[in-house]
Amino acid sequence: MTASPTDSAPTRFGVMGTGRITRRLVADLQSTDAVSVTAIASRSQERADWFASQYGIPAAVEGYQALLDRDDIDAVYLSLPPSLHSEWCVRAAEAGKHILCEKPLATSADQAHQIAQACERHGVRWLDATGWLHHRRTAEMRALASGGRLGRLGHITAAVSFYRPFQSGEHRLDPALGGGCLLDLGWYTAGLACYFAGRSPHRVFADCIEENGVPLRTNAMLWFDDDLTASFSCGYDTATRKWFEVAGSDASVICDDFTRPWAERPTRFWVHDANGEVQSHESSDRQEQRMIQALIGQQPLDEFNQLALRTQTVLDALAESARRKQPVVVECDVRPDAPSPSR
Ligand SMILES: NC(=O)C1=CN([C@@H]2O[C@H](COP(=O)(O)OP(=O)(O)OC[C@H]3O[C@@H](n4cnc5c(N)ncnc54)[C@H](OP(=O)(O)O)[C@@H]3O)[C@@H](O)[C@H]2O)C=CC1
Ligand SMILES: O=C1CO[C@H](CO)[C@@H](O)[C@@H]1O
Repeated sequence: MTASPTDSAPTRFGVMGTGRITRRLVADLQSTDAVSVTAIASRSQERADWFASQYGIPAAVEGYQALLDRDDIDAVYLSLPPSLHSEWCVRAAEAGKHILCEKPLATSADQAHQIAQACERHGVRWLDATGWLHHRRTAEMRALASGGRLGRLGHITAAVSFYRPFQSGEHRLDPALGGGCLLDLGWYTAGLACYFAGRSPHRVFADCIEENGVPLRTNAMLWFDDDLTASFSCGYDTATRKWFEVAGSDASVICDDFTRPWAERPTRFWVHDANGEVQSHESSDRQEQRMIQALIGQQPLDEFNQLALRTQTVLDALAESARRKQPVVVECDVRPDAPSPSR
Protein backbone atom coordinates (compact mmCIF):
# COMPACT_ATOMS: atom_id res chain seq x y z
CA MET A 1 0.00 0.00 0.00
CA THR A 2 1.12 3.52 -0.72
CA ALA A 3 2.37 5.53 2.25
CA SER A 4 0.30 8.36 3.71
CA PRO A 5 0.89 11.78 2.24
CA THR A 6 3.79 13.46 4.03
CA ASP A 7 5.37 16.88 4.10
CA SER A 8 8.68 15.51 2.84
CA ALA A 9 7.88 13.93 -0.54
CA PRO A 10 5.60 15.36 -3.21
CA THR A 11 2.33 13.50 -3.62
CA ARG A 12 2.21 11.98 -7.09
CA PHE A 13 -1.23 12.06 -8.67
CA GLY A 14 -2.64 9.89 -11.42
CA VAL A 15 -5.67 11.21 -13.27
CA MET A 16 -8.61 9.13 -14.50
CA GLY A 17 -10.54 10.60 -17.39
CA THR A 18 -9.80 13.38 -19.86
CA GLY A 19 -13.01 15.40 -19.75
CA ARG A 20 -13.95 19.04 -19.40
CA ILE A 21 -13.22 19.50 -15.72
CA THR A 22 -10.04 17.41 -15.90
CA ARG A 23 -8.22 20.22 -17.66
CA ARG A 24 -8.95 22.68 -14.89
CA LEU A 25 -8.15 20.31 -12.04
CA VAL A 26 -4.92 19.10 -13.63
CA ALA A 27 -3.79 22.73 -13.76
CA ASP A 28 -4.85 23.12 -10.11
CA LEU A 29 -2.91 19.99 -9.13
CA GLN A 30 0.15 21.13 -11.04
CA SER A 31 0.07 24.52 -9.32
CA THR A 32 -0.28 23.12 -5.80
CA ASP A 33 2.82 22.88 -3.61
CA ALA A 34 4.14 19.37 -2.98
CA VAL A 35 2.03 17.82 -5.73
CA SER A 36 2.97 16.40 -9.11
CA VAL A 37 0.85 14.81 -11.82
CA THR A 38 2.66 11.68 -12.92
CA ALA A 39 0.24 9.91 -15.24
CA ILE A 40 -3.12 10.27 -16.94
CA ALA A 41 -5.42 7.43 -17.98
CA SER A 42 -8.09 7.37 -20.64
CA ARG A 43 -10.19 4.66 -22.22
CA SER A 44 -8.15 5.41 -25.32
CA GLN A 45 -4.34 5.48 -25.54
CA GLU A 46 -4.52 8.12 -28.26
CA ARG A 47 -6.59 10.44 -26.07
CA ALA A 48 -4.31 9.85 -23.06
CA ASP A 49 -1.27 10.65 -25.24
CA TRP A 50 -2.88 13.85 -26.48
CA PHE A 51 -3.85 14.99 -23.01
CA ALA A 52 -0.42 14.15 -21.56
CA SER A 53 1.32 16.10 -24.30
CA GLN A 54 -0.96 19.12 -23.86
CA TYR A 55 -0.53 19.27 -20.09
CA GLY A 56 3.06 18.11 -19.64
CA ILE A 57 2.18 14.86 -17.87
CA PRO A 58 5.02 12.30 -18.06
CA ALA A 59 2.98 9.12 -18.61
CA ALA A 60 -0.15 8.36 -20.65
CA VAL A 61 -1.97 5.14 -19.89
CA GLU A 62 -4.74 3.19 -21.61
CA GLY A 63 -7.33 1.99 -19.10
CA TYR A 64 -8.00 3.10 -15.56
CA GLN A 65 -6.86 -0.12 -13.89
CA ALA A 66 -3.47 0.20 -15.57
CA LEU A 67 -3.16 3.56 -13.82
CA LEU A 68 -3.98 2.04 -10.44
CA ASP A 69 -1.42 -0.72 -11.00
CA ARG A 70 1.41 1.80 -11.22
CA ASP A 71 3.87 2.27 -8.37
CA ASP A 72 4.60 5.88 -9.26
CA ILE A 73 1.30 7.32 -8.09
CA ASP A 74 0.19 7.94 -4.50
CA ALA A 75 -3.21 9.46 -5.19
CA VAL A 76 -5.82 9.64 -7.94
CA TYR A 77 -8.02 12.41 -9.22
CA LEU A 78 -11.13 10.83 -10.65
CA SER A 79 -13.21 12.87 -13.10
CA LEU A 80 -15.45 10.27 -14.67
CA PRO A 81 -19.24 10.37 -15.08
CA PRO A 82 -20.98 9.88 -11.70
CA SER A 83 -22.07 6.27 -12.27
CA LEU A 84 -18.41 5.23 -12.48
CA HIS A 85 -17.25 6.95 -9.30
CA SER A 86 -17.96 4.22 -6.79
CA GLU A 87 -16.39 1.36 -8.75
CA TRP A 88 -13.20 3.29 -9.46
CA CYS A 89 -12.94 4.81 -6.00
CA VAL A 90 -13.22 1.38 -4.42
CA ARG A 91 -10.62 0.00 -6.83
CA ALA A 92 -8.34 2.97 -6.10
CA ALA A 93 -8.68 2.36 -2.36
CA GLU A 94 -7.86 -1.32 -2.89
CA ALA A 95 -4.74 -0.22 -4.76
CA GLY A 96 -3.76 1.94 -1.77
CA LYS A 97 -4.23 5.28 -3.53
CA HIS A 98 -5.62 8.38 -1.85
CA ILE A 99 -8.64 9.74 -3.68
CA LEU A 100 -9.92 13.07 -4.91
CA CYS A 101 -13.25 12.18 -6.56
CA GLU A 102 -15.35 14.60 -8.54
CA LYS A 103 -18.79 15.43 -7.21
CA PRO A 104 -21.31 13.90 -6.86
CA LEU A 105 -19.36 11.36 -4.81
CA ALA A 106 -21.57 8.56 -6.13
CA THR A 107 -25.08 7.97 -7.42
CA SER A 108 -26.52 6.59 -4.16
CA ALA A 109 -25.81 6.67 -0.45
CA ASP A 110 -25.08 2.93 -0.51
CA GLN A 111 -22.34 3.48 -3.04
CA ALA A 112 -21.00 6.48 -1.12
CA HIS A 113 -20.73 4.38 2.04
CA GLN A 114 -18.98 1.63 0.09
CA ILE A 115 -16.36 4.18 -0.96
CA ALA A 116 -15.92 5.44 2.60
CA GLN A 117 -15.65 1.90 3.96
CA ALA A 118 -13.14 0.83 1.32
CA CYS A 119 -10.99 3.88 2.11
CA GLU A 120 -11.19 3.14 5.81
CA ARG A 121 -10.30 -0.52 5.25
CA HIS A 122 -7.29 0.32 3.12
CA GLY A 123 -6.09 3.29 5.14
CA VAL A 124 -6.39 5.89 2.39
CA ARG A 125 -7.70 9.44 2.59
CA TRP A 126 -10.54 10.66 0.39
CA LEU A 127 -12.33 13.86 -0.52
CA ASP A 128 -15.09 14.75 -2.93
CA ALA A 129 -13.93 17.61 -5.16
CA THR A 130 -16.42 20.14 -3.81
CA GLY A 131 -14.11 23.13 -3.98
CA TRP A 132 -16.30 25.79 -2.36
CA LEU A 133 -16.18 24.02 1.01
CA HIS A 134 -12.44 24.72 1.11
CA HIS A 135 -12.56 28.44 0.32
CA ARG A 136 -11.47 30.44 3.36
CA ARG A 137 -14.64 32.55 3.31
CA THR A 138 -16.86 29.47 3.61
CA ALA A 139 -15.91 28.92 7.23
CA GLU A 140 -16.24 32.68 7.81
CA MET A 141 -19.79 32.67 6.47
CA ARG A 142 -20.68 29.70 8.63
CA ALA A 143 -19.14 31.37 11.68
CA LEU A 144 -21.47 34.33 11.10
CA ALA A 145 -24.42 31.94 11.00
CA SER A 146 -23.37 29.88 14.00
CA GLY A 147 -22.01 32.78 16.05
CA GLY A 148 -25.33 34.54 16.51
CA ARG A 149 -24.75 37.42 14.07
CA LEU A 150 -27.87 36.41 12.12
CA GLY A 151 -30.00 35.69 15.19
CA ARG A 152 -31.98 32.50 15.19
CA LEU A 153 -31.67 30.70 11.85
CA GLY A 154 -34.95 30.24 10.03
CA HIS A 155 -34.47 29.47 6.35
CA ILE A 156 -31.73 28.60 3.88
CA THR A 157 -32.31 29.12 0.15
CA ALA A 158 -30.01 28.25 -2.76
CA ALA A 159 -30.07 28.17 -6.54
CA VAL A 160 -27.53 26.65 -8.88
CA SER A 161 -28.06 26.45 -12.62
CA PHE A 162 -26.21 26.40 -15.91
CA TYR A 163 -28.08 26.86 -19.18
CA ARG A 164 -27.84 23.58 -21.12
CA PRO A 165 -24.13 22.90 -20.48
CA PHE A 166 -24.29 19.89 -22.78
CA GLN A 167 -21.80 18.36 -25.19
CA SER A 168 -22.31 15.39 -27.49
CA GLY A 169 -22.53 12.11 -25.56
CA GLU A 170 -23.30 14.17 -22.47
CA HIS A 171 -23.38 12.16 -19.22
CA ARG A 172 -25.63 14.81 -17.66
CA LEU A 173 -28.41 13.66 -20.00
CA ASP A 174 -27.87 9.93 -19.56
CA PRO A 175 -29.66 8.17 -16.69
CA ALA A 176 -27.28 5.20 -16.95
CA LEU A 177 -24.28 7.48 -16.29
CA GLY A 178 -25.83 9.19 -13.27
CA GLY A 179 -27.14 12.15 -15.25
CA GLY A 180 -29.53 14.91 -14.25
CA CYS A 181 -29.38 18.14 -12.33
CA LEU A 182 -30.42 16.66 -9.00
CA LEU A 183 -27.15 14.74 -8.58
CA ASP A 184 -25.00 17.17 -10.55
CA LEU A 185 -26.18 20.49 -9.11
CA GLY A 186 -28.33 19.35 -6.18
CA TRP A 187 -25.01 18.11 -4.80
CA TYR A 188 -24.11 21.77 -4.23
CA THR A 189 -27.48 23.00 -2.99
CA ALA A 190 -28.41 20.08 -0.72
CA GLY A 191 -24.84 20.00 0.58
CA LEU A 192 -24.97 23.73 1.31
CA ALA A 193 -28.20 23.35 3.29
CA CYS A 194 -26.69 20.54 5.39
CA TYR A 195 -23.45 22.48 5.84
CA PHE A 196 -25.16 25.55 7.28
CA ALA A 197 -27.76 23.57 9.21
CA GLY A 198 -25.02 21.36 10.69
CA ARG A 199 -27.38 18.41 10.57
CA SER A 200 -29.57 16.40 8.22
CA PRO A 201 -33.12 17.31 7.35
CA HIS A 202 -35.66 14.88 8.75
CA ARG A 203 -38.02 15.24 5.77
CA VAL A 204 -37.68 16.42 2.18
CA PHE A 205 -39.79 17.02 -0.90
CA ALA A 206 -38.65 17.41 -4.51
CA ASP A 207 -40.34 18.08 -7.80
CA CYS A 208 -38.47 17.46 -11.05
CA ILE A 209 -39.06 18.44 -14.65
CA GLU A 210 -37.41 15.79 -16.79
CA GLU A 211 -35.74 15.50 -20.17
CA ASN A 212 -34.23 12.27 -21.53
CA GLY A 213 -35.29 10.51 -18.32
CA VAL A 214 -33.17 12.74 -16.08
CA PRO A 215 -34.13 15.80 -14.01
CA LEU A 216 -33.66 19.00 -16.04
CA ARG A 217 -34.93 21.20 -13.22
CA THR A 218 -35.47 20.33 -9.56
CA ASN A 219 -37.22 22.38 -6.91
CA ALA A 220 -36.94 21.07 -3.38
CA MET A 221 -37.91 21.70 0.21
CA LEU A 222 -36.05 20.39 3.28
CA TRP A 223 -37.29 20.34 6.87
CA PHE A 224 -34.81 20.28 9.78
CA ASP A 225 -35.61 20.14 13.47
CA ASP A 226 -36.03 23.37 15.48
CA ASP A 227 -38.18 24.79 12.66
CA LEU A 228 -35.23 25.38 10.36
CA THR A 229 -36.19 24.91 6.70
CA ALA A 230 -34.38 25.08 3.37
CA SER A 231 -35.43 25.26 -0.25
CA PHE A 232 -33.49 25.11 -3.46
CA SER A 233 -33.82 25.22 -7.19
CA CYS A 234 -31.29 23.75 -9.58
CA GLY A 235 -31.35 23.05 -13.26
CA TYR A 236 -30.10 23.23 -16.78
CA ASP A 237 -32.81 25.51 -18.11
CA THR A 238 -31.87 28.87 -16.62
CA ALA A 239 -28.77 31.04 -16.88
CA THR A 240 -25.82 30.57 -14.55
CA ARG A 241 -26.80 31.01 -10.91
CA LYS A 242 -24.80 30.03 -7.85
CA TRP A 243 -26.32 31.93 -4.96
CA PHE A 244 -27.63 31.27 -1.48
CA GLU A 245 -29.15 33.08 1.44
CA VAL A 246 -29.01 31.97 5.06
CA ALA A 247 -31.73 33.94 6.82
CA GLY A 248 -31.93 34.48 10.56
CA SER A 249 -34.18 36.52 12.83
CA ASP A 250 -31.78 39.50 12.74
CA ALA A 251 -29.93 39.34 9.42
CA SER A 252 -29.07 37.24 6.37
CA VAL A 253 -25.86 36.12 4.72
CA ILE A 254 -26.21 36.35 0.95
CA CYS A 255 -23.65 35.05 -1.53
CA ASP A 256 -24.00 34.97 -5.32
CA ASP A 257 -20.93 32.96 -6.32
CA PHE A 258 -20.61 30.23 -3.73
CA THR A 259 -19.60 27.31 -5.97
CA ARG A 260 -16.87 29.25 -7.76
CA PRO A 261 -16.02 32.95 -8.19
CA TRP A 262 -17.34 34.74 -11.26
CA ALA A 263 -14.57 35.07 -13.85
CA GLU A 264 -12.12 37.87 -13.12
CA ARG A 265 -13.88 38.90 -9.89
CA PRO A 266 -13.04 38.39 -6.24
CA THR A 267 -15.46 36.19 -4.34
CA ARG A 268 -18.07 38.14 -2.43
CA PHE A 269 -20.86 37.93 0.08
CA TRP A 270 -23.05 40.31 2.01
CA VAL A 271 -24.54 40.49 5.48
CA HIS A 272 -27.93 42.12 5.13
CA ASP A 273 -29.57 43.52 8.28
CA ALA A 274 -33.27 43.92 9.03
CA ASN A 275 -32.91 47.72 8.68
CA GLY A 276 -31.36 47.54 5.22
CA GLU A 277 -27.74 47.96 6.34
CA VAL A 278 -25.43 45.89 4.15
CA GLN A 279 -21.86 44.85 4.91
CA SER A 280 -19.95 43.68 1.84
CA HIS A 281 -17.13 41.17 2.02
CA GLU A 282 -14.70 40.45 -0.80
CA SER A 283 -11.79 38.05 -0.78
CA SER A 284 -9.63 35.87 -2.97
CA ASP A 285 -8.55 32.35 -2.32
CA ARG A 286 -7.52 29.32 -4.32
CA GLN A 287 -10.20 26.90 -3.18
CA GLU A 288 -9.11 23.97 -5.34
CA GLN A 289 -5.49 24.21 -4.16
CA ARG A 290 -6.71 24.34 -0.57
CA MET A 291 -8.87 21.28 -1.23
CA ILE A 292 -5.88 19.39 -2.66
CA GLN A 293 -3.72 20.48 0.28
CA ALA A 294 -6.36 19.18 2.66
CA LEU A 295 -6.30 15.78 0.98
CA ILE A 296 -2.53 15.42 1.00
CA GLY A 297 -2.10 16.89 4.47
CA GLN A 298 -2.52 15.29 7.86
CA GLN A 299 -5.62 17.11 9.06
CA PRO A 300 -8.71 15.02 9.80
CA LEU A 301 -11.12 14.94 6.87
CA ASP A 302 -14.08 13.73 8.91
CA GLU A 303 -16.10 16.89 8.54
CA PHE A 304 -15.88 16.80 4.74
CA ASN A 305 -16.41 13.05 4.57
CA GLN A 306 -19.47 13.18 6.83
CA LEU A 307 -20.96 16.03 4.84
CA ALA A 308 -20.48 14.12 1.59
CA LEU A 309 -22.20 11.02 3.00
CA ARG A 310 -24.99 13.14 4.43
CA THR A 311 -25.48 14.98 1.14
CA GLN A 312 -25.69 11.72 -0.77
CA THR A 313 -28.30 10.41 1.68
CA VAL A 314 -30.38 13.56 1.27
CA LEU A 315 -30.13 13.29 -2.53
CA ASP A 316 -31.42 9.72 -2.34
CA ALA A 317 -34.40 10.94 -0.34
CA LEU A 318 -35.03 13.81 -2.75
CA ALA A 319 -34.96 11.44 -5.73
CA GLU A 320 -37.39 9.14 -3.98
CA SER A 321 -39.65 12.07 -3.17
CA ALA A 322 -39.66 13.19 -6.81
CA ARG A 323 -40.56 9.64 -7.89
CA ARG A 324 -43.35 9.30 -5.32
CA LYS A 325 -44.49 12.90 -5.67
CA GLN A 326 -44.73 13.29 -1.91
CA PRO A 327 -42.49 14.26 1.02
CA VAL A 328 -40.26 11.47 2.35
CA VAL A 329 -38.53 10.93 5.67
CA VAL A 330 -34.74 11.02 5.52
CA GLU A 331 -33.06 7.92 6.91
CA CYS A 332 -29.77 9.36 8.05
CA ASP A 333 -27.13 7.03 9.39
CA VAL A 334 -24.42 9.68 9.47
CA ARG A 335 -23.45 10.69 12.97
CA PRO A 336 -24.59 14.16 14.08
CA ASP A 337 -22.17 17.08 13.86
CA ALA A 338 -21.02 19.29 16.64
CA PRO A 339 -23.75 21.61 18.01
CA SER A 340 -25.53 23.23 15.11
CA PRO A 341 -25.93 26.94 14.49
CA SER A 342 -29.55 27.43 15.48
CA ARG A 343 -29.75 25.11 18.47
N1 LIG B 1 -15.98 20.39 -9.51
C1 LIG B 1 -16.50 21.04 -10.56
O1 LIG B 1 -16.52 22.28 -10.62
C2 LIG B 1 -17.03 20.25 -11.71
C3 LIG B 1 -17.23 18.90 -11.55
N2 LIG B 1 -17.69 18.12 -12.56
C4 LIG B 1 -17.87 16.70 -12.31
O2 LIG B 1 -16.80 16.00 -12.95
C5 LIG B 1 -17.24 14.77 -13.48
C6 LIG B 1 -16.93 14.74 -14.96
O3 LIG B 1 -17.62 15.80 -15.60
P1 LIG B 1 -17.10 16.42 -16.99
O4 LIG B 1 -15.65 16.70 -16.93
O5 LIG B 1 -18.01 17.50 -17.34
O6 LIG B 1 -17.39 15.17 -17.96
P2 LIG B 1 -16.84 14.85 -19.41
O7 LIG B 1 -17.91 14.11 -20.11
O8 LIG B 1 -16.28 16.06 -20.05
O9 LIG B 1 -15.64 13.86 -19.11
C7 LIG B 1 -15.81 12.62 -18.48
C8 LIG B 1 -14.65 11.72 -18.83
O10 LIG B 1 -14.91 10.44 -18.28
C9 LIG B 1 -14.39 9.42 -19.13
N3 LIG B 1 -15.44 8.40 -19.35
C10 LIG B 1 -15.34 7.10 -18.97
N4 LIG B 1 -16.45 6.43 -19.30
C11 LIG B 1 -17.25 7.30 -19.90
C12 LIG B 1 -18.53 7.17 -20.50
N5 LIG B 1 -19.20 6.00 -20.52
N6 LIG B 1 -19.07 8.26 -21.05
C13 LIG B 1 -18.42 9.44 -21.03
N7 LIG B 1 -17.21 9.62 -20.48
C14 LIG B 1 -16.62 8.56 -19.93
C15 LIG B 1 -13.98 10.08 -20.42
O11 LIG B 1 -12.57 10.11 -20.43
P3 LIG B 1 -11.72 9.05 -21.30
O12 LIG B 1 -12.54 8.71 -22.50
O13 LIG B 1 -10.50 9.79 -21.61
O14 LIG B 1 -11.48 7.86 -20.44
C16 LIG B 1 -14.50 11.50 -20.33
O15 LIG B 1 -13.63 12.42 -20.90
C17 LIG B 1 -18.73 14.69 -13.14
O16 LIG B 1 -18.89 13.94 -11.98
C18 LIG B 1 -19.13 16.14 -12.91
O17 LIG B 1 -20.21 16.29 -12.02
C19 LIG B 1 -17.89 18.68 -13.78
C20 LIG B 1 -17.73 20.02 -14.01
C21 LIG B 1 -17.31 20.92 -12.97
O1 LIG C 1 -20.12 21.00 -11.10
C1 LIG C 1 -20.46 21.54 -12.14
C2 LIG C 1 -20.30 22.99 -12.33
O2 LIG C 1 -20.47 23.44 -13.63
C3 LIG C 1 -21.10 22.61 -14.63
C4 LIG C 1 -21.62 23.40 -15.76
O3 LIG C 1 -20.57 23.50 -16.69
C5 LIG C 1 -21.99 21.59 -13.98
O4 LIG C 1 -22.86 20.91 -14.82
C6 LIG C 1 -20.95 20.77 -13.31
O5 LIG C 1 -21.09 19.45 -13.15
